[in-house]
Amino acid sequence: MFPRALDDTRAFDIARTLLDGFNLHYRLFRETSAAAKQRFEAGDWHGQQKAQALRIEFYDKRVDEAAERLEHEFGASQLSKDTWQQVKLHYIGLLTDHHQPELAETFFNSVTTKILHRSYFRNDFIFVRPAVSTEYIENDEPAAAPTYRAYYPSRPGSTDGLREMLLRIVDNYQLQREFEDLGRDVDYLMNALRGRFGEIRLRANFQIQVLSSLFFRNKGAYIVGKVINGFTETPFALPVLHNRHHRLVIDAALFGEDDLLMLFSFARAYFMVEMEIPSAYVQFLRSLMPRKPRAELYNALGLQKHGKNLFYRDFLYHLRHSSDKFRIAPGIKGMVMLVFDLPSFPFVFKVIKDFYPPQKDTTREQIQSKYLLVKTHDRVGRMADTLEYSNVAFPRHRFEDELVAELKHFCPSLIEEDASNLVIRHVYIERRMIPLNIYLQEATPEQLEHAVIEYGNAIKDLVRANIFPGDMLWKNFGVTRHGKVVFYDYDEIEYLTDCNFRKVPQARTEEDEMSGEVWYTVGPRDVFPETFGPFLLGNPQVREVFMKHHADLLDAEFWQGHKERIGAGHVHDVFPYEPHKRFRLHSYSPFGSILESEALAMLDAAAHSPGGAAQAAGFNPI
Ligand SMILES: Nc1ncnc2c1ncn2[C@@H]1O[C@H](COP(=O)(O)OP(=O)(O)OP(=O)(O)O)[C@@H](O)[C@H]1O
Repeated sequence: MFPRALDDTRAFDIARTLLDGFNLHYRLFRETSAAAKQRFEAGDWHGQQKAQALRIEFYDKRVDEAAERLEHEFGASQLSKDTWQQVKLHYIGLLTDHHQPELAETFFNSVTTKILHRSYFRNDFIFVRPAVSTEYIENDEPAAAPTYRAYYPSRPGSTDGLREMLLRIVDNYQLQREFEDLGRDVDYLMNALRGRFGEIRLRANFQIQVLSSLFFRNKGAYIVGKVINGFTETPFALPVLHNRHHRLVIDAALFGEDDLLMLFSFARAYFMVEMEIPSAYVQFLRSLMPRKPRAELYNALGLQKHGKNLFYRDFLYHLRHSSDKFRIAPGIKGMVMLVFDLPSFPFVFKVIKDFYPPQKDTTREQIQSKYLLVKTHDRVGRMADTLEYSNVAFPRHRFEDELVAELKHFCPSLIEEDASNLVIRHVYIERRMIPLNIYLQEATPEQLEHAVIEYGNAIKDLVRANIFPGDMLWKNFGVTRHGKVVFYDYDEIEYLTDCNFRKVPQARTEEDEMSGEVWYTVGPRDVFPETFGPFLLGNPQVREVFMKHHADLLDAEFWQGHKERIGAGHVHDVFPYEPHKRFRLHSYSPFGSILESEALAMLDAAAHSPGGAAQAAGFNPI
């Protein structure tokens, strides 16, 4: 029932306290996102990665603080339904001119669901749907930065001044570090634009729009925007990196939705972006990637709790508009995770089992800590992000009986059934992919070759990011819509720097050699890469491709070498785009997918050879 009068004097103070809690959260979130610019300028890569990981924890801390304060000052858990309804109405009132109302609503939900019993979740006390619109929010203060800026050429419809315009776009970000040669990079960019658009006629509305804040992640800063000409809008992103001498360079021009989807992938770390009005950023980004759900854009901007909230709303909406049943996920069943999906919905649900076979020497806490590690670590495009939920109520009639029987058998401590629902106390949700073992069975020879190469590249990217996947069997990797191979089984991952990579020692006796048993001593962190082969390479076609491209993965020295590099403080380069897109490396470049520093070293070497670097490495001939 809607209260007729707001007559509880505590309700306003409670609403104000809740909003103060959110405002503090967003101020801290913004400060650390804004400081990403200084960290980038200073080349403080360890600082950037640490800040990215720490920022993820901010939200829960502020929620805990707000819940404690409400309990302490207002005895919140004992308040009547009527008071909570009034709190919500006051809160809505307070949000009318707020710049992040959707996030503040999510914060309200997080705090109240912490205080109240689950039976309250579905009623009028929380924001099941948004109450305050995020359309057309503007900051009218004179000094406020707009969400995006539009740049026009000096004469409408003419390319005159395009170069100057591009220089101005980059310059306006006021990066406090010199470019190696911005004029040259803008020439690369002009060339890329010509390659993309050819000799097209510029229409009267030709313009370039760019989001006012840069997007920071790891060692990169990205300019994100779109080119508008007539009825066509082309999204683009420009990665800005440090060269070896810590001068800035524009590394590539990424055009089109697919390139941007790679950049904003669920398998990468969240960006740091200074935003006053995040909903306006999301709206702009949606115009670049219309197929990407709003939830994932909020995630990519580091606002993952709101992303999680939106995802759940999308999920409930999908349930209401579908009729298929949850089933056990296709593929080989997990030993520690029970995995299920809904065929019409592109995600999987993973529940930790209550017991595991003896070879899995682990605990629920350890498994959860591995999933958390992945959430906060740089996922380098090779580990799927997971959303973690507690107490999710699923409609029982939508479950296949076989799945319910498995859930009750393997996860009894996490399952609760009421009249119509199956409540799962803890579940991870992640993007569904095609398990690589299934993909390989059905692949053409070309697809098989591509997938095996990608598999090796995925492991090598993980290695550079200090991750040892533990269990490297094909079934633990999936293939995405874009043909990328991504790892999703986290219960055995370790930091590479915590492992000890060894060669199998020489056999001392013939009996040792002939025995099928491990006769040498093995420490808990010892890994013997040469023993991976028999598990992975039973199929002759797979073996051939693997040995041609990735034989080094079977060599302890490869792993140990990377471990030492990381131990010495090296932060790897990760490019969320194909190497041939890089201005300095053409598609026919001999370098392939290698580290920037290695590539630059090779360029240096080539510069001293006849013909020079530009020719040898295929510099863009502008
Ligand atoms: N994101 C996903 N997309 C599609 N299928 C998946 C996904 N995650 C898991 N699966 C399916 O569920 C199975 C078990 O998942 P997972 O490997 O995470 O469980 P596990 O218990 O950790 O496995 P293991 O026994 O290897 O430790 C996979 O082999 C795969 O078939």
